[in-house]
Amino acid sequence: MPVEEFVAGWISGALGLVLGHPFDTVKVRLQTQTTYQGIIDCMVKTYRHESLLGFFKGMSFPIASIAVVNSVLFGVYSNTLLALTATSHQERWAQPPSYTHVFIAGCTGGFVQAYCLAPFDLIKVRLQNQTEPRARPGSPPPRYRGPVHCAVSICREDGPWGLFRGAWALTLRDTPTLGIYFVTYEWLCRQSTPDRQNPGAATVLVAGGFAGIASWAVATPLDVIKSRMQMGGLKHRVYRGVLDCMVSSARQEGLGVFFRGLTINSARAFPVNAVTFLTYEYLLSSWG
Ligand SMILES: C[N+](C)(C)CCCC[C@H](N)C(=O)O
Repeated sequence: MPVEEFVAGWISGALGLVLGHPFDTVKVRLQTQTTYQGIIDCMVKTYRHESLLGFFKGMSFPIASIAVVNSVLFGVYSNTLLALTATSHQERWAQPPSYTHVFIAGCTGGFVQAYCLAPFDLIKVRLQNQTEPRARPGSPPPRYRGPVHCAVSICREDGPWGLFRGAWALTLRDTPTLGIYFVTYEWLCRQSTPDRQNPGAATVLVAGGFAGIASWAVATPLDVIKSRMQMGGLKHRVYRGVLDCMVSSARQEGLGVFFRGLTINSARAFPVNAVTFLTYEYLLSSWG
């Protein structure tokens, strides 16, 4: 099994992540809290209360973990495609796979990575939602002191399975939308590249950026549900399941609730995925 794809996925995921984390914090807060009027309001309040550091809460952990998850995604995707079409990454532009194969491989990658992502994503969301300013004498300490403390507390309170709270919503979010992600990327690259040639850097950046936007646009409704289920038991009520969370969120807040975070998700998705795909393609081509 070729391992370069896993390594390239790891490095490219880490670079994309740092770029996107401030957007991600604003998104999670908008989706799960009602104190903000919009993106700008949330940014201003976060900056005032918590300084620039507020935007980077919960990042140290994803940088290690999400990079691993990205490596699983790209590694499984590429190896599934290899199994389906018998073409390796090097030959892939010369002998392009069918979109059906790309979609199946993307969904497979999405499904497998969702389970690796679930505990890390849960911890990220819980830390991002702690809006207390940095420790000041006399102020109550935040519930979780950091990622490890957060993981240990969740295990203690809910058992080890507690770490998988929201995992089913995450799987539903990621399986089809990562299929869409790779299909969009392939399609855009092929549209702007002469037949059977490798796409140039600018094409990869733009195609990667739009692939990110397309997949996040479709994923946002389930992203809201996922984040809410992950917060269940803290500031939120505990939902009985994905359907219960959908119905009660829509009843209380209207259908617009499913699009919360869409603008910010798209603004984040372009740079993150442009850089992810560019790094990935660059690394693989330079390794031959
Ligand atoms: C499938 N869905 C849109 C949910 C996620 C796509 C993940 C791509 C990239 N790691 C990023 O964070 O943007």
